[in-house]
Amino acid sequence: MNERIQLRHITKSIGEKAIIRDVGFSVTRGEIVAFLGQNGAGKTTTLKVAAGLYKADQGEIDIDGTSVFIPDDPLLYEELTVREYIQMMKELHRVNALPDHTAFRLEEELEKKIKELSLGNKKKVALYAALIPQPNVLLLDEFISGIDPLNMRLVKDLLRAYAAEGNAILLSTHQLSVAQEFCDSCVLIQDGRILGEKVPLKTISETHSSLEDYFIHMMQEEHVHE
Ligand SMILES: Nc1ncnc2c1ncn2[C@@H]1O[C@H](COP(=O)(O)OP(=O)(O)OP(=O)(O)O)[C@@H](O)[C@H]1O
Repeated sequence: MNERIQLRHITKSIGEKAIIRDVGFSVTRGEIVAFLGQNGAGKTTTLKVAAGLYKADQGEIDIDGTSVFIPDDPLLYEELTVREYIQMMKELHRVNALPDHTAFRLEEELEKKIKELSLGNKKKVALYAALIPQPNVLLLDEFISGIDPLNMRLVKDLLRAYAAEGNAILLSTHQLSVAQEFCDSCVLIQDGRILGEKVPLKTISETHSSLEDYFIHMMQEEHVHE
């Protein structure tokens, strides 16, 4: 099976409110998919359903392997040092070996408390910790924001290498320029519904001057049809 993530006809209400409706798309091995939509469109809710944190009212979720969800504000046990946190996650997941942390350039942060870290370093620690149980799928909510350009390059390289091993990444973001140069394809959500099909970013670059242009075009089209 080539698909790592398959969502079919997912519907989720919270209270009386229908948050996502008939959501369906897939992410294949090796693929990084940007999940795009305006504030409140339903990205986080979809990611939480895919992660099993929310139970869908209807529909099917297939994850080939295991997944880890990183929320936009990852809970990282602020009082622990990075080394202690990593050790805790190692014990929690009962793994013998840890991923190599040199590529994350975390050496100088290991003895710092998590609460002392910059946002970018917190995100790197969250990503490192997410990889400890060796998941096949990463579900990332607004992960690529608040990271400086040097760390962004590093994070992009790490995520690309992770995907190249046959894993899949679904990431929500408002950073369209970053998504454009580093994701493989995109899925748009508007008001809880998927707009169109998953589209390769290569195709978008042939028809639109930027992902931002495509995004705005699609959102305006949707308004016209409302
Ligand atoms: N626990 C909840 N109770 C009630 N409404 C909720 C709850 N969680 C989300 N919503 C509503 O569901 C809708 C979709 O929210 P969601 O967080 O999934 O959107 P999003 O696309 O991730 O937005 P953003 O880009 O702002 O993070 C919003 O209208 C939000 O107010």
